[in-house]
Amino acid sequence: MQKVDSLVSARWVIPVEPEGTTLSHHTVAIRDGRIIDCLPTAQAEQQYQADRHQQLATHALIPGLVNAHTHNAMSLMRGLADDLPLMTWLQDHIWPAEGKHVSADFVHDGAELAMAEMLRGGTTCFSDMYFFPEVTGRLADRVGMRAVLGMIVIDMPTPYGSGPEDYLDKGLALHDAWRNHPHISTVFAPHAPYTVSPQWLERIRVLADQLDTRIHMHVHETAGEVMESVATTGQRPLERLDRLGLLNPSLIAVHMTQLNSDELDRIAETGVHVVHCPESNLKLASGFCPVHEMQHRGINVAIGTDGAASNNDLDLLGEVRTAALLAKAASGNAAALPAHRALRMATLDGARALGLDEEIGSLTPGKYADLCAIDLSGLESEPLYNPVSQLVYTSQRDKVSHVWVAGRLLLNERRLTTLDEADILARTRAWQARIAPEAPHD
Ligand SMILES: CSC[C@H]1O[C@@H](n2cnc3c(O)ncnc32)[C@H](O)[C@@H]1O
Ligand SMILES: [Zn+2]
Repeated sequence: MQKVDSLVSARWVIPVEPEGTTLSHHTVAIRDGRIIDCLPTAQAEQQYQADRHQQLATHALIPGLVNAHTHNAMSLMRGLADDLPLMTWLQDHIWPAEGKHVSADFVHDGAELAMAEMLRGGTTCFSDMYFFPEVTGRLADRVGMRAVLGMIVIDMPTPYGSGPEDYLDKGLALHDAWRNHPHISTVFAPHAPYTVSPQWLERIRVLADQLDTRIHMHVHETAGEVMESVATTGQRPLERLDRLGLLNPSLIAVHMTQLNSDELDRIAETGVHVVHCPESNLKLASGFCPVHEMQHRGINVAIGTDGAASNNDLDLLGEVRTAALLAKAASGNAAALPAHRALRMATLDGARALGLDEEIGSLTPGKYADLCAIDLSGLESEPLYNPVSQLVYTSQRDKVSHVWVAGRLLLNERRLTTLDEADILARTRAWQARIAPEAPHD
């Protein structure tokens, strides 16, 4: 008998890699936070002795979900400004509210609300672009979530900094602070081609090369963004980024709803990663990311929720379903995004975009034990011909029962083990009363 820290046995194990695999009655063996084996349960019981053995008789065990683009603290602005197009939403509502309310405390309380929601929905890893990322980093460390912190840059002053130079100084300090941390890393996060001047984008490219760090940016989110760029510079934003040397495998381009076929070819050729945020794009009427055309060309496409102020939730399982359905509708092809591939986008492809695919994204021995268990019992899941079909097209996030990050149990029978739900709720309501005193509250 070999000694391990824990065993997790499930009715189904969906390792994501090899693609299309569904294992019945399998067990994941965990030691020092990493998966050391994935084998039939009867065999695991002969081979391994564990301190803890979690039996999940009616569940599917999948890799933890990777939310490849979010703005955590914006959860405090959920529902503050709905049913508006992007630029009206941003310029007339969100930026003024951020100018008034954003602070280290706001980011702490908003990020805590976001992390609680994400864990309860099966997300174990997020890539965040927001002010005061050092606050989000300390919180993720305490909570135990895997986090990629954006070193944000934007031309305008905000409550977080006076301008690009200040943001970069703060970002570099952040990078130093989290270097070599087992579950927290950093990425440059210039807001968008329309809010960060070319000289700062060039500087970011040089720094990203030197530090071997990725660049995460909103790109081609709306037709208006592209038209405005053509009107003022004579070039589409992607063309400008290409001339600045930013189109390469370090770039994580978020949204990408407006692309011609030459641009799709160029993205494929340069190895740019894309993050698809279908629900934010739908709600802000931004357009459709051509996921099928991208994947057909070999472009890596991850999935993100964007912030809860535009989505309006951080439900990655729901986002996977929307992505799968939208890809079919947008391409007129029911096979455009099958269930297994959609699940891979929210796990392994997300990890690839963030440069973490050696560590997470599939239930492969050697990777961290970032896991999510979803209960497939109950009449809403029956009959059950295909567990992956059920996960993608049928299940809701309230069926997520357990979540582990690096083998540590962060959600146990739907209860958060490192966060206090009542306290989060009380502070969220206090923020609501401050942000919109006229809105209904207790
Ligand atoms: C520099 S911190 C992030 C910045 O981005 C804003 N934001 C949130 N969602 C979107 C979006 O979909 N497109 C563009 N900008 C967005 C957020 O409010 C912060 O100001
Ligand atoms: Zn965004």
